[in-house]
Amino acid sequence: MAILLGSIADDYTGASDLANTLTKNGLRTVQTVGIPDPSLSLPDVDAVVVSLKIRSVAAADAVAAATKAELWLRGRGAAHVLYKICSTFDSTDAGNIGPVTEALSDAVGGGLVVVTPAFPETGRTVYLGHLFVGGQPLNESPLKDHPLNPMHDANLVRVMARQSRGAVGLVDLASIGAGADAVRARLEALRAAGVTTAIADAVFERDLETLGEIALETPVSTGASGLGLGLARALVRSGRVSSAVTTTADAIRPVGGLAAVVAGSCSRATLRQLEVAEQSMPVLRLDPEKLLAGPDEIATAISWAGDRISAGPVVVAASAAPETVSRLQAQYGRDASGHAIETATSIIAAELVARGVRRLVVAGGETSGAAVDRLAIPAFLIGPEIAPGVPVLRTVGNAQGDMLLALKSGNFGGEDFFTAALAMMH
Ligand SMILES: Nc1ncnc2c1ncn2[C@@H]1O[C@H](COP(=O)(O)OP(=O)(O)OP(=O)(O)O)[C@@H](O)[C@H]1O
Ligand SMILES: O=C(O)[C@@H](O)C(=O)CO
Repeated sequence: MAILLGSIADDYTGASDLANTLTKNGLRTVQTVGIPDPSLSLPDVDAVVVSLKIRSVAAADAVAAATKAELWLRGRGAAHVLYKICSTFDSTDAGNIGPVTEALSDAVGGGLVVVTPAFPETGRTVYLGHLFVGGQPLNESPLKDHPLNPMHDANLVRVMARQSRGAVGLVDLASIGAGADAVRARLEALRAAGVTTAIADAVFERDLETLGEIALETPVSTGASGLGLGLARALVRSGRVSSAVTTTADAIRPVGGLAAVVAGSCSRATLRQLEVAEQSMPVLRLDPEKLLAGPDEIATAISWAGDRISAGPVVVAASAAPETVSRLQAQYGRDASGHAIETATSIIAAELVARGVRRLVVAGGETSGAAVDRLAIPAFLIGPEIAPGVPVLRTVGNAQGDMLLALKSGNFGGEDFFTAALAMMH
């Protein structure tokens, strides 16, 4: 059956966040890891989210991977493709949100693309083009200290213009509040002025419902889960979703096995979640200097986990506070240290799975991408929500047998996220 909505996510946690939102809002959804092999049998769904790991790679590589995924989604019938980016607009002046958005649009003949990272459920709102994270403008939020893409400007029209070839304009909240026709008129005015990317304000879900309806009239949009919600609700309203919402029961059938958490996110939320986990689970804090020096720290971690894991879940974390991260980056380089640590945490995750872990929580988008790639998991079914933006995932077609995973975006989840997640994964 043809799919109604295609999406390309720039990282794996973002993909599961979006897949969760689409499922909650009435679309049967599967999350694939890259473009699936034709031999993989996928369930009959309304939406496919292709997870890529292109948030922090060279723009040309991101464009190449995303356009291939778009072609695959169009081939499965997707009339609209959402490029799922982070709700905190994680990117640099080199990309990749601008270059990928423009390439996806060019592939279908160009045209104005609506872009908004708003996701009110997690406190991300956009007003007059400025992104707020909770009560703070983006550049004053913890994202100013992000290890890979520190965000120093909250004005998304400016941020997007620096990474786009075409002109960038704004659809302001007043137009959106005035309804779909006012937004259409605003977009027409922007088109006439030669604008190719429109940053859209959105503060409430009703704003995203309006934007979802408008975006569906175009072939491509770019946004976070909030725009996903708008698109899903617009599709349901249009009567094109014939199926009843799938039950998630299938996705959470127990898998047994051992349980572990691997963390590489250095976000403030993850650091607090690790502190709280220390009160109820064994937590190993990896030494990042030693991780970069060679394989010994990995071996130490595996042996530490091996001694404890049969008694209950364990946590292995590379995560560190911003000062420590900055020191390491100054010495080894931002990308080199980030990638070396991702490789190390992914090896640890794979070794734990080789030793019987079947329930795995991974914290951090890049960290999750590296771990899921090393485990070579082809796709996920979407289970119940643990916290806004984080569902339980069940592997599809996994060589190691069925596993349950939770891929937590750095900034998501309450203080007790790790215990809450494991309590839902049996
Ligand atoms: N102690 C450390 N020092 C320096 N870098 C680290 C350290 N621990 C982890 N890292 C790196 O920091 C980066 C964290 O990015 P990741 O995407 O995993 O988390 P996040 O940005 O918090 O999550 P998200 O992208 O979901 O918001 C990774 O590249 C990881 O390898
Ligand atoms: O949109 C978000 O904030 C998340 O899904 C994400 O992409 C963080 O990596």
